[in-house]
Amino acid sequence: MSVDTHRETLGFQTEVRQLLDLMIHSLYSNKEIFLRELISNGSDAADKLRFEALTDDALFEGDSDLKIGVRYDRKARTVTVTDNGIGMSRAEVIEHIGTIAKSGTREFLAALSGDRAKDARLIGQFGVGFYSAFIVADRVTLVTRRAGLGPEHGIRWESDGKGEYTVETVERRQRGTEITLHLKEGEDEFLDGHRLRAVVRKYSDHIPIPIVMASESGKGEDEVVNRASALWARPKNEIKPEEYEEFYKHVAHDFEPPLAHVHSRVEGRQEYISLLYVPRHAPFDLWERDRRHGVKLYVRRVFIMDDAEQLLPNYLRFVRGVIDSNDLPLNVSREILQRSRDIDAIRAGSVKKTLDLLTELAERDKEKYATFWKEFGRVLKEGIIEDPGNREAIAKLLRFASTHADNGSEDVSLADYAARMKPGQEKIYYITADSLPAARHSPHLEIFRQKGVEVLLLHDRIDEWLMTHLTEFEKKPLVSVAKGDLDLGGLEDADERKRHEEAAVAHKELVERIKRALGERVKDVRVTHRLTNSPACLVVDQWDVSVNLGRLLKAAGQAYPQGKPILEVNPGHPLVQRLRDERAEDRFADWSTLLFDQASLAEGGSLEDPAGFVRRLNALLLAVSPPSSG
Ligand SMILES: Nc1ncnc2c1ncn2[C@@H]1O[C@H](COP(=O)(O)OP(=O)(O)OP(=O)(O)O)[C@@H](O)[C@H]1O
Repeated sequence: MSVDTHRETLGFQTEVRQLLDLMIHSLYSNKEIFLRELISNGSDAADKLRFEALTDDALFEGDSDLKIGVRYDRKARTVTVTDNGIGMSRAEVIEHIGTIAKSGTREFLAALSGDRAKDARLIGQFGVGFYSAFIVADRVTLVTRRAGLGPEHGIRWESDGKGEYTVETVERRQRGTEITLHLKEGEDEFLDGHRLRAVVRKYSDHIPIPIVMASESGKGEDEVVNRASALWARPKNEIKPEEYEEFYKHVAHDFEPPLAHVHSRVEGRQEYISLLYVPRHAPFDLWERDRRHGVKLYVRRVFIMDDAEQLLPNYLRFVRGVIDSNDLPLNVSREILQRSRDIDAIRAGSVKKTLDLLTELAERDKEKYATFWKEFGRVLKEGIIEDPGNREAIAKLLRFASTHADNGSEDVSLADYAARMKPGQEKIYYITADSLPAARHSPHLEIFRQKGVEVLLLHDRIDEWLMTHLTEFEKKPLVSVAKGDLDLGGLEDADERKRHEEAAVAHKELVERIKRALGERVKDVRVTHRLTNSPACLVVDQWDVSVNLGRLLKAAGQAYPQGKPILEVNPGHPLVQRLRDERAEDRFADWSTLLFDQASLAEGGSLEDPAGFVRRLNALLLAVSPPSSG
């Protein structure tokens, strides 16, 4: 096999170029973090080597003492970070260092506003990693060799961060990666051992392998600058909040501190340590299937894998951190994890820890919980469907908008609702619609508003599915105000019920006529109890697919059992009264159709025959308004 030693000049992917530019400007005020990012990568590289060496000891090449080095050269004006981790092949360098293989990159760039502080936050969220070197350097040289490849497979990569980079194959005895930053004019503060040490201790103390620097004594000896032990294995009371925070930034590749964390050591039949964090912001790829950076699995301090899906269910995919098992074998694979009882126990325990953490956050810090809900509420809702065993705990964590404050903010819990229920109210009422305004202004709410009964306003796509799985809360049934026969139970007195019955009898003929006129379009027509202001509304039978869900399924191109709606009419409304008096059958049919169509529109639905609707509406307008003589 011939070795490709040629030197080639390649262009950065457009996105990289844009990102580099923005990053350098917006992160400049926090420039020292370049060191944290490079050390973090070195530590990941060491983890990867240790893991691969589990099955191939030769990869260590006789040197299993994994460490990171930081040094500087005042004359050459360089800072160099080295590691003896996994290293990279030529293809890997080109793939990882020249491109951003992240989904959502374009969306991310589009989200940038030009406002420096805001963009810095976004860029931090996105993760800049290696590229942060260009904040302080105008030239970066990376020399690396992949563990297991011969010394002739060394790679030298160099760039000024402007648009192009070169790669060439070089001889390199030492496995791992060495990154040299040629500092920009004015960045000489980093050519100082004290300054570098302070930065390392501030951000990288938790890195579990030694970070080595030459001692300042001038005698040429090395010293370890960080604590070099796995943070999660230390006793909780000895870990400072800043340490938890920096460790989070490392495992989650996040620039922002987390919202909350839970650290626990489980002993007994299963022994493991978990340190789980809830981020402050949703990552850009939260909705992507192949996202990365979840919870890392360690076995007795040895890194095993990133993002092991088996450790937490999908609806907790926003959680970051580590789980370190004492019981799993070191050679555990994804396949083994799938059928491991040990993992089942760890997973169940970790879910409980996470839900407890969120419950505590919701009780202790409403503002933080609101942040959490805004970022991850939609994901958590999936848990109601995905995890029946924890449904009750998850239900308590849900937040909804409601007619109580009626300001659209999603901050009402089911417990809040239950505490506000009226005397005689047995059910929790909700409405689903495809937008908040549609929910809020739905005619179905009229009677509830009149009686001062709170209704939850659900307008997320997932809410329809959610509610098919969430049928009760603390023994109180959850019912849609747009489904079934409205049974207000104890909210209605005998008088009202009697009036309903009388109305049904009194308007029997009208109802029958409308039913005949609408024919196949409706399942039934009846006199409403829900409307006070609107002439008509559509409802579906208790067990039929709701009008809103039907619309979603149709939009998704799915076939579903099409339950026909029931038209409810309000005989107190002048339009309906006018209709009752109409003797001409064809006009009666037209106006019945109009009533049906507008009820559908009020629901946020679309019409089958919009032109017909307009024609009928115009005819009606002409018929009811006498020609003006002005
Ligand atoms: N010291 C290193 N040794 C081996 N591989 C490295 C090293 N530094 C970077 N890499 C490779 O380059 C990739 C990109 O690194 P970079 O720091 O840009 O992003 P990241 O660490 O993957 O994620 P993020 O951008 O979220 O921090 C890494 O995922 C890794 O594969």
